[in-house]
Amino acid sequence: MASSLLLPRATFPTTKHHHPTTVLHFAACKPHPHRLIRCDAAADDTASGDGWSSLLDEIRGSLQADDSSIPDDLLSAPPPVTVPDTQILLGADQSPPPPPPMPPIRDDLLAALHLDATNPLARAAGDAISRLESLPDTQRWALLAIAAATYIYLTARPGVLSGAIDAYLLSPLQLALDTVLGRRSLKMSDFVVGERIGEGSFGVVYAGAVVPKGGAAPERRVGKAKTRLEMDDRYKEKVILKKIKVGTTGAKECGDYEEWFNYRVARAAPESCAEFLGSFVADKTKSEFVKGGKWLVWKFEGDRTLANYMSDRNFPFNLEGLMFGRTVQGLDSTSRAALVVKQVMRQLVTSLKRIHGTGIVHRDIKPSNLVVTRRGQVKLIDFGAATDLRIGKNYVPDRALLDPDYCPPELYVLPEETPQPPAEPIAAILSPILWQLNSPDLFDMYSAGIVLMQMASPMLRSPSGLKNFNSELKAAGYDLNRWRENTRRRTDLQILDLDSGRGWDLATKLISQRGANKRGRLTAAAALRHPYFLLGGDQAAAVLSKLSLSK
Ligand SMILES: Nc1ncnc2c1ncn2[C@@H]1O[C@H](COP(=O)(O)OP(=O)(O)OP(=O)(O)O)[C@@H](O)[C@H]1O
Repeated sequence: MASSLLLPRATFPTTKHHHPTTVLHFAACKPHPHRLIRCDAAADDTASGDGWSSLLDEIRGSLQADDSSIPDDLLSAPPPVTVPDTQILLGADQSPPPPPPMPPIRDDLLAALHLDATNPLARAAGDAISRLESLPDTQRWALLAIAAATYIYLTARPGVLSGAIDAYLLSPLQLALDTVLGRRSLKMSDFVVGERIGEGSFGVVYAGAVVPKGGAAPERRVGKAKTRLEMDDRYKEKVILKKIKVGTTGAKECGDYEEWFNYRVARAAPESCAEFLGSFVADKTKSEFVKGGKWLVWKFEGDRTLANYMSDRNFPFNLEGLMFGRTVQGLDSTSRAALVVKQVMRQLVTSLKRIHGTGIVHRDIKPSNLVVTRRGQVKLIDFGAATDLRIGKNYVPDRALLDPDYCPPELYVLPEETPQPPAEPIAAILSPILWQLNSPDLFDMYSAGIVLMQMASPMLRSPSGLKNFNSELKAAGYDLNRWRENTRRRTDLQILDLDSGRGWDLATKLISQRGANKRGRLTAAAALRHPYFLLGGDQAAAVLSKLSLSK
């Protein structure tokens, strides 16, 4: 097999012109493993007999080659000086011709890309491009096709590449930054716990506040005398605290998952979720604290969820001011209501698109898990049931964690026969296939469809109205059009029928069976392209309100 060696010009003091290298080709064949078979020398190097002899001496010296590998007659027969880049065949070697010399690195390309040619990375890139350019067309196209296919696979949902960047770069960076800023060293004494605002299967949620720096925790008042924290101006920084139940089976595991998911979404979709401040473990038993019990802490994002707003008779007008800064002028009440509903829906679907894009399925989308901030933002909360299907986090094949009122008919994000996820890196590599085959994100899209129906129709907002709707829907085979034809109740769907029924069309494409091909519903990205959202009256109203507020 032939090989070549580039000897820098500097090793040949007798040659002094502009050719940078002299290329020597060797045959690695017995009995001379370094048999010189060819020398591509620049014309300048061979311009004189003296130069050539010195060159060969240099070569012998540099390589410590066996003299016999260079025929003697060569020394007495300097190459013709008239041929530029003279190629001299040495010996009667029958070895196959050596590979063509490396093409020069594309300095012009590096310059065009404003890359520093002395930078090793830039040179490596230039080197790779030069090698690619030197390949025959078919090989080059094959390589490009493989590279494109690999890129498409790695960036297809849920994003193997971005997941690897998140896991191996962003997550450690977040940890380091949080540690430096002291965010990972929260303590029980940093917080004061206020009224209890909810209880789930594995945690109890309290309103709370951060104890001001330097100030000792003010005495807590309990019972009837307890002041609502939000009325108490000693506490500026309001928080939400979730106490993970101690002694409840699976509670610790769920709490750990919720914490993991909150850090994860804080990196992947910060503007879509309540800001997570961290966790702490109680160091003593005192009032609500139980020694060793874990607490999760969020920034207080707003005192009402979408469920709270929807339970008000004035919905959706009670959100109009928050969403658009004031009452929208020049429209009848149905159109104004429709704008609010569309704006909430747009924010919800946008948030779902963001989390689905990173492999997370929330699995508990419902109005009480959508907190509305004072600036009219709709944020996702409660990631206790979420699953990250890029790496199989919190995914147990046959476990359904769901609220039956919002759960799609398939009950599970993946078919029950899907096996336990393998080790995380392998699961991540396989995840685009899993998403293509099963579209697990459509689980949340069904729930979003139910939220849309509830916002649009007052009849469906009460628990009994929703239950009724769900049983009629089930009887209609989860076909919303069939449900509408057959329902015994007169459901007001005016809001969805506006604009030639675009809202209704969207609802029918969110609430449906998955079908044999496991699709049958719009993804969040496709929903945002639906004509319902393309007429952006709600967006225009929101932008106008921001402009008028900033004046
Ligand atoms: N960051 C937040 N800002 C404001 N309110 C919040 C926040 N997080 C939670 N809440 C309030 O706390 C309630 C319960 O929170 P969450 O849903 O996370 O707890 P949970 O234990 O899972 O309860 P549930 O099972 O009833 O949903 C929410 O409905 C909401 O009213």
